[in-house]
Amino acid sequence: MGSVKEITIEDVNVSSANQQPKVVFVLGGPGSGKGTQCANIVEHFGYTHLSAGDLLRAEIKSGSENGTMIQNMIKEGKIVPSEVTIKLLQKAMQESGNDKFLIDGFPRNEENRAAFEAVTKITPEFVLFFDCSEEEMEKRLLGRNQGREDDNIETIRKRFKVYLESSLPVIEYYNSKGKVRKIDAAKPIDEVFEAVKVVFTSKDEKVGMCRLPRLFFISSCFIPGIFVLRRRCSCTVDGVASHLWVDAFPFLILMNTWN
Ligand SMILES: Nc1ncnc2c1ncn2[C@@H]1O[C@H](COP(=O)(O)OP(=O)(O)O)[C@@H](O)[C@H]1O
Ligand SMILES: O=c1ccn([C@@H]2O[C@H](COP(=O)(O)OP(=O)(O)O)[C@@H](O)[C@H]2O)c(=O)[nH]1
Repeated sequence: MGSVKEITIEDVNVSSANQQPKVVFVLGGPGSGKGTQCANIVEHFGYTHLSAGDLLRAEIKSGSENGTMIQNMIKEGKIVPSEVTIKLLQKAMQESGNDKFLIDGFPRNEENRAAFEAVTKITPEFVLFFDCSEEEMEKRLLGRNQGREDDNIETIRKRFKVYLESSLPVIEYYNSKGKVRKIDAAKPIDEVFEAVKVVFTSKDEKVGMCRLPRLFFISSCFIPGIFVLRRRCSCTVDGVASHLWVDAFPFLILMNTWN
């Protein structure tokens, strides 16, 4: 544990000096499809995917001093102490060279959430929540076939209990802050991704041209048109411009609200 240096937000590689890394928490029950959809999001939207579970499993494999403790907790479906998981996440963020992260499967309880926000000073842009029934999740976990020690019916039941008691309150917390984007994860993979895409391209989440500059940009496209019209109609600039503005104004407003 002591081998990983305490990293603050200043250490995380960001594209611009004063810019906070953009973090999206990807939450949902075990087997709801978080990892599957994160792979799709990475491909389309340029995020770095950080699976807390994968980082913990890699830590076990690396033979670190925490390995045995982590392995025992995962086998029991318990939540690894925040300090361990947060250090692994911070290290991965620092090493990624990116400034947009999907943090998958974390925070898993209130303590995880509060500790992450306190240490990193990062609050998520939003929480992508995969909503799925236990019945469907159980079926998927039993068919996952990745050789995971915790994908057996006994541990799965324990993970569901921890999810209901400890992880759902985190989702409720962010919901009360208007940050949850809920996805029906029971549908086929492609359909789930269609819904995910809507979230990532919606005007609230998209990093794009903001409204005012966009209005000026669109408006400026009309200036050459005024001169062409003036030549054709051989009337005054003022006359043509006022006609054009009256006719085009509703269109400009529409363009400005369109994403
Ligand atoms: N929408 C879906 N429909 C059917 N199977 C799915 C769907 N999403 C994921 N799966 C499968 O279910 C299993 C668990 O998915 P995974 O992405 O690993 O879940 P999580 O990361 O939430 O534990 C995997 O075998 C995956 O291929
Ligand atoms: O922030 C985390 C993420 C995962 N885990 C442990 O890792 C296991 C597997 O988590 P993962 O997200 O890989 O899989 P899921 O349960 O969502 O399918 C969990 O049951 C926990 O024991 C943890 O303690 N903290």
